[in-house]
Amino acid sequence: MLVDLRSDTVTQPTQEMREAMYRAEVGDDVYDEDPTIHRLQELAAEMTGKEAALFVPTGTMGNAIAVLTHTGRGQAVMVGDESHIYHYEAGGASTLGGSPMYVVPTHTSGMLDLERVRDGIAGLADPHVAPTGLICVENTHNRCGGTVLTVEQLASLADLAHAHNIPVHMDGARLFNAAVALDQPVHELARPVDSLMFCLSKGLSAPVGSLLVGSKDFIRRALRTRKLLGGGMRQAGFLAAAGIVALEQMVERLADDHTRCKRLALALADIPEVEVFPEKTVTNMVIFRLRDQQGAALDATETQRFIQAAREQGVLMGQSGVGRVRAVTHYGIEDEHIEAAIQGIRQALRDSK
Ligand SMILES: Cc1ncc(COP(=O)(O)O)c(CN[C@H](C(=O)O)[C@H](C)O)c1O
Repeated sequence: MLVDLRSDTVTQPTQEMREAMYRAEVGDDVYDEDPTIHRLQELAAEMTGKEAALFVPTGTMGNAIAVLTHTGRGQAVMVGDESHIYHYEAGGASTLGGSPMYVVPTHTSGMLDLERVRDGIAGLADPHVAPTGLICVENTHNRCGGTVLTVEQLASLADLAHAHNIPVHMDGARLFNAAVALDQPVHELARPVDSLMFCLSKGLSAPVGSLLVGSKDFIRRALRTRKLLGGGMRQAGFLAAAGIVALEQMVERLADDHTRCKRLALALADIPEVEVFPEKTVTNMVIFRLRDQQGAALDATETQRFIQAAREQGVLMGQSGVGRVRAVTHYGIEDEHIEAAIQGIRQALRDSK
């Protein structure tokens, strides 16, 4: 039995998605003639309570388009020191748009340190600094272990940014996980921010795609940025059809992923060599460290040796930061997979001593 806990990006499309893709009515989306793309974008705007939406091939491109559309060359984009935009998007914001990243500390909750945000908001007055053009926040937070930011936390950040006429973009790759964990509609979480990217291709299990949402004017400008990046697609309705099924059928079941992940986190907490905080597992991720018999934390190489030993037991996981093992539950991981993973992890710890 193979238990793939590397990421929720590995999800396979459902049979309903495959059938919807087969039947999809398509057109050339560069000519704005794909009716299924239109339906998906309208559904995304409606669910998030924003004026408009734009289908993009990846979450990374959605974030890059947001940065390039919100900021001009030389304007800083403020990001968290543990954010995906900072760690895992090849520096696109800076490389493509000439926007230096201004990095602020991230609390273990995933929330940006507001005092440091306040300090970092540089106006035009001081020639030493790049004026802040955008502030980015992440919800759920990947490297913090799938933690959830509340509407109140998002509003406190947005109030601060808006007091200085700075827009806020939310990397909401797993925003639906946050909404389900909070038992709140996504549009409540989206309200405080100016633009938002969410992924269809993660826990929602569509094969490809993300949506960027925001004001009509922002999305009009974002469409040109997407074209600039080569993201203008032709009969993309085949992909949008799966995305519609994802939004209509795959949101509520995210709670199952959360329940299974909590089960895994609690089982890990029973293993002496594992350092984990199961109370922090509120969505579909658990991040844990390993300690040797003297209590010392394993380094990246020793941790990778454990990950390889787990792979040999049929349990796939990855490192998220040095010496931090990440396990992600998703559609396709059932109860029996969790039990198999727990046994495989225990055996891998014995094997990798
Ligand atoms: C918060 C966040 N924002 C954006 C993205 C990018 O989405 P894609 O470009 O992979 O569609 C990811 C993907 N995250 C992937 C994963 O978690 O396995 C890897 C790390 O890139 C993400 O976690």
